Amino acid sequence: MENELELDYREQETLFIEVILPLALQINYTYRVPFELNQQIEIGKRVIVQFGKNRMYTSIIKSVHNIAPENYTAKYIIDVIDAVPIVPPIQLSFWKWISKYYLCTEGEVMIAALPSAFKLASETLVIRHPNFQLSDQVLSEKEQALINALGSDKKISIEEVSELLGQKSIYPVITSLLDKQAILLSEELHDKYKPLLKTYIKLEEFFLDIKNQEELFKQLERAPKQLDALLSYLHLSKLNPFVAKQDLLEHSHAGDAAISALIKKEVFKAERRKVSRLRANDIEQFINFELSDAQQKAFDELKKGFQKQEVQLLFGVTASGKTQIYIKLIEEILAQGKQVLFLVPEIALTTQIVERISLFFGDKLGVYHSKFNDNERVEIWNKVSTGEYKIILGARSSIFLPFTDLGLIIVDEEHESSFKQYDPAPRYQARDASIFLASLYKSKVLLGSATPSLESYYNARNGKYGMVELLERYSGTPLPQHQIISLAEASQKKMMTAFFAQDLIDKMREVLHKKQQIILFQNRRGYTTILICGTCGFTSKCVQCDVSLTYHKSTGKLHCHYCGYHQNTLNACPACGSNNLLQKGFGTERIEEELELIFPGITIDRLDLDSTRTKNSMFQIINDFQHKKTDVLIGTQMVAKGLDFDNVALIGVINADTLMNFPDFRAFERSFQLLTQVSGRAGRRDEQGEVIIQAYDAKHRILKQVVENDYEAMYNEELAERKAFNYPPFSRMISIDVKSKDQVLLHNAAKHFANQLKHHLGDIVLGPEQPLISRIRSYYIEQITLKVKREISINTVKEILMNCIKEFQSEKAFRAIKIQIDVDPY
Ligand SMILES: Nc1ncnc2c1ncn2[C@@H]1O[C@H](COP(=O)(O)OP(=O)(O)OP(=O)(O)O)[C@@H](O)[C@H]1O
Ligand SMILES: [Zn+2]
Repeated sequence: MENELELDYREQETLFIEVILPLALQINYTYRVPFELNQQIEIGKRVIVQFGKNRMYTSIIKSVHNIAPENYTAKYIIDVIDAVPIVPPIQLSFWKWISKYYLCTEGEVMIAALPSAFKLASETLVIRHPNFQLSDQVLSEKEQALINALGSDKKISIEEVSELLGQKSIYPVITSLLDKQAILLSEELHDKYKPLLKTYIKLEEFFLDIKNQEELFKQLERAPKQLDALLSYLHLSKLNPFVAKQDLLEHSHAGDAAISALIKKEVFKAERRKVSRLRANDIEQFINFELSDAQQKAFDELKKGFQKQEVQLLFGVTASGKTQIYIKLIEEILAQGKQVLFLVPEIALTTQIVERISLFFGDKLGVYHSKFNDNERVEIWNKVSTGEYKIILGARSSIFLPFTDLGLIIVDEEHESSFKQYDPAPRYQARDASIFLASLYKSKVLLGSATPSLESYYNARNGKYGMVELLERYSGTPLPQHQIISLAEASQKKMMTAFFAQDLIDKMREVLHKKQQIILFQNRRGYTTILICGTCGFTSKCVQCDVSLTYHKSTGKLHCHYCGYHQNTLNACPACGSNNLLQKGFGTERIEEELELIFPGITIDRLDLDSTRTKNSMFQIINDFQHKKTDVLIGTQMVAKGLDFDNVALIGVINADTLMNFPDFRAFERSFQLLTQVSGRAGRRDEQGEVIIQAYDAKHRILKQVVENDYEAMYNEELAERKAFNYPPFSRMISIDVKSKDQVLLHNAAKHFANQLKHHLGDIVLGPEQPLISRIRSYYIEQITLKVKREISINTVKEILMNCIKEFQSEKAFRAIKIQIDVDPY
C-alpha cells in the first residue's frame, strides 16, 4: 500500500493527499489537508477540491503522505464528503491496473466506475425532487436554505448554489439532500428505465373459503357481469393466484366497471406488479430443479477444477442448461458468505435470465444496468458495499462495484463482443479485466459459452484455464438439423420469391401449419441498405460520416447508422437527375414486408435496434413471442443472444454471406459463433429443430463447420490463420486512431506520427491506413496498428508509445490532432 501513515493522523501533522479527479488528466494532483480535517482523511473517501480557476470537483483520495509537491504549491482541500470510504482499496488498485493496461487515465476510469451522484462538480445541475414534501424530513438549516433557493422547478448549478448561500463547502449539504431524496441531479430527470408494471387481480383471502365463496355466488346472482368476472378469475387463477387484469377482461364479458365494483366490495384486490413472463408451473420448475446427470457431472468437475485453477471455461452446447449450473455454484459461494458477480451482455439484461436468477435468489440479487437511473445505481452501489446484495447481475460496468468479499465472477456468453467498451475510454474488455479483478479478490472466474472465443479456448487448451464440457441438451433432444441453400443456384433456377428460396418458403408453411414458430435472421436493420442511381452510380452518403445512408420505411427517411443523421429520401438522383434509383441490399424491415405478402394473415414481429428503441418494447416483443402471440420473429443478431423459447421449430438465415465477408480478422470466428447461436434457438424442448441457411457462397468452410457443429475444426483452421498472419492470440494488438477535421493536416500528422513510432519500435508498427469508415461525425480518421509478438514485452511497447505521443503532441503543428488508443481492439 502507498499509504504508510497510521490511520489516526495527529491533529498538527502536515498531510498531503493525492486525489483522482473525474477528468482525463495525465497525472494525479496533490492537495494539502487543513489540520481540522486531518482526522477525517481516509483512502477511498471523496473530498472537494478546487481545480483550474474556479471549478470544484468531487475527487477520490488515492494516497496520503507528508511530502509537498515539487513543482507547484498544493492547494488546500475544501471538504471531506464521506464518513466512510466509498471506493474500497482493491477497487482503487483495479482502477490503476485498468489505466495502465488500457492506456487511459485513472480519472477516465473513475468516470466510468462511479454513478453521477458521486461525481458532483461545480457545473452539476440540481433540482428539487418533484415528490419531495417538506414535512417528510427533518432538514438542517443549510439544507433548508438550499431547498428554498431551488424553489419548485429551478435548475441551479452547484456553483450557483454555493454563491447563493455564500459558502464554499456546499457538497456535504448536497450529498445529504440527495440521500434524503429531496433533490435530484438534473440529468436524471429524463427518467431512463422503469420496470413495466401491470395491474394484477387477486381474490381476497376470505373468499378462498368455499363456504364464503358460495355465499358470494348467491349475492352476485343479480349482478351477472360481476359473477362472470368472478368465474373467469377462478378459472384463470388455477395456474397462478395473480391474474392480469388484462387477461381477465379478455376472457370474460365483465368489463372494467364490474371488476372495479368487486374491488370496492373487497372481493378482489388489485396490485401493480412487475410483469413476469413466466407461468406458475414454469416458476415452480425454476425454483425446484435438480441437475441432470450430465449437468451434475459438469458441476462436480468445475468444483474440482477450481481447486487447481482460478479460471474455468464451461463449454456447454446451446440449451444444455448452463444457467442451472451457475445457480448451483452461486449457492455454494453464498454459503461461504461471499459475493458473486454475474456478468452478462447488456442486451441479456432485459431478457429471461434476469427473471430466472431473481426468482431463485430473491432480494439477495441486485441488477446493475446502464439504463437504470442514477438513484438506483447509487442504491445498488451502497447495498453492494454493505454486503446486503450478495449477487450482482450486470453488464460490463458492474466490475467497478465496491464488492467487499467477492468469491466468484461468472461471465455468461463470454464470447460476446459487448463486454468490450469501444468508446469512450476506458476501452476495456470486462471479461479480460474480470480475470485480473478476481486475482485481487482471490476469487474464481467461470467463463461460459456454447461457442467460446478463440482466445479462451486457446487458453484452456494450453492449460492456462481449466475446461469442462457439456455436450448434450438438457431435454436430451439432439441439436437442430441444418440445410444450406445456394442462393446462386436458386436464383438461376428461378426458385426465389423476394429474398426467400422456395425450400425455405415450403418449410415455413409446414411449420406455420403446425402452429409452431419461426425465427428469421438478417444482420441488417432498415428497409434497403442503400439507394444507388442506376444511371450514374451515385449513392447518398452521410454528411458527417463516410457511410452510405440506409432507407427506413417506417420514417420514410435515409438514416446514418453511425451518427444518427437523417434526411428525406430521394426521388431523383441529385448528381444526374435520373429517376432510375435502385435499392441494393435489404434489411429486417424489408423482409417483414415481403413475408407479409407471401403469408398474409400471420403475425410477424421485428427485434432490432429500431423496434426496441422505446422503453420496454424489447420486453414486449420477447414476451409476445414467448406466449405464442407471434408466429414469426425477424431480427438482427439480437435474436441470437441467449433467448430460451420452447416452440421454435425453424430458424431461417436469410443471407449468411454478409457475415463472412466482413473485412476483419475475426469475421469467420464471429460468423461461426453467430450462426451456431442463432441455430441454438430452435428445438430447445422435445422436438428437434431445423435450420435453413441461405448463402451465395454455399460451400464456405464456416457453413460446413456450423452444420457439423464442429467447433474443433473451426478452431484449428482459424488458429493456423492467426499464426500465419501473426494475429491474436499469437500477438497483441494496439490500435491508434489519429483524428482531425482537417484531412490534409491529418494525413501529414498520421504519417509523421507513424514514422516516429517506427523509429522506436520498428516493423511492429503498421500504417497509417484509412479504416473501413474513414470519417465519423466530421472527423477524418487514420489508423496505426501495433502488432506485438508475444515474446516482446508489451509494457515496454506501451511505455514507448506513451512517450511518442507526448513528443508528438508537444509539436505546435499537431496540437489539434486527437489521438485515441485502443488496447486489444476487438
Ligand atoms: N436441471 C434442469 N431442470 C429443469 N430445467 C432445466 C434444467 N436444466 C436446464 N433446464 C431448462 O432447459 C432450458 C435451457 O437451459 P438454459 O437456457 O440454461 O441453456 P443454456 O445452456 O444457457 O443455453 P444457451 O447457450 O443457448 O443460452 C431452459 O428452459 C432451462 O430452464
Ligand atoms: Zn453519420
